[in-house]
Amino acid sequence: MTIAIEQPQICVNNGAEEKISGDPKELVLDGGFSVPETNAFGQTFRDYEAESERRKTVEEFYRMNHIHQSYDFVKKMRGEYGKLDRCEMSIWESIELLNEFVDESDPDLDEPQIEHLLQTAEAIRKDYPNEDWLHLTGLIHDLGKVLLHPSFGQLPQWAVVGDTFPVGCAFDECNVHHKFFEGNPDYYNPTYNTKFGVYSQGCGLDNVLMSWGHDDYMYLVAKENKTALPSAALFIIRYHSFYPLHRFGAYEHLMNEEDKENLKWLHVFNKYDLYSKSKVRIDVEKVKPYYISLIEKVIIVLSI
Ligand SMILES: O[C@H]1[C@H](O)[C@@H](O)[C@H](O)[C@@H](O)[C@H]1O
Ligand SMILES: [Fe+2]
Ligand SMILES: [Fe+2]
Repeated sequence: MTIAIEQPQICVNNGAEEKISGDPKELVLDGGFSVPETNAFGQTFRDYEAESERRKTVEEFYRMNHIHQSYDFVKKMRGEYGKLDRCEMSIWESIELLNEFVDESDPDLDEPQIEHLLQTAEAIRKDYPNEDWLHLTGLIHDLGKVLLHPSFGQLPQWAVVGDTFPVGCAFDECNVHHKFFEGNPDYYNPTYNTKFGVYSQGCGLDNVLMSWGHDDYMYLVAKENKTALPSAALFIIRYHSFYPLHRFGAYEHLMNEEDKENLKWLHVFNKYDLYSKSKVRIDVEKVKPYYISLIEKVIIVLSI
């Protein structure tokens, strides 16, 4: 059974109007979730230079990621994984698969990914109790990380996690550890290393190839399975790691009007995705029934 959800309206939060802007710092909510000043390691969030136990692992991750994520690589992976012929699995089963993985690209979290999914969804639920589509989006947004698992090809971390960026045009300076792109074959290729590369002004993100990983994969899974998720949810899933755009406004020239609308919801979502990362564990068994009921509303099984 599936239940259609209409495209949500942006400005409603518990009946109160709310200001949505390009700057996440300006987003003020009066719900229960408060943004912490420092992460679990005592650093500010997303500080890739800070001396912490995560720094070296994260830097090496981005070195590999930036060297290997080329236009040809992405085309090949999208073709292969777009077939979705690997296996069929329920959402909750795939969530449990994430129990064993720690994301090597993340300076703010070294907990298993299942924690992060529930932390995100629960934080959203506090501020947006009525937007159940957004709770579910929080729950599944990183589910594409199952690509790390042997059942899904056991891809290396550099092909699954980390921030994403367009391939086929110049790598913007605001990408984390930009210097490592010098090792990418596209860096020297005149077809791909100009501002627009193979794209054009306002062509729409749907026509842009993004570096391959859990975002685009989960988007393909959700889209091809014809889930009842609204387009804002699909946009969030697909671009939540695209920090150069949603945090810094880079690559804006590739967006069309629909992207600009959806980006507002991504700004809302990002606050919870990023700042809910903590060492405080969620009681999985306690919240499971609620999420199972949500899953049943929108999706039953996924072919992935
Ligand atoms: O390290 C993190 C992690 O991999 C997230 O899942 C991704 O969405 C972020 O963009 C990235 O910075
Ligand atoms: Fe993610
Ligand atoms: Fe996430």
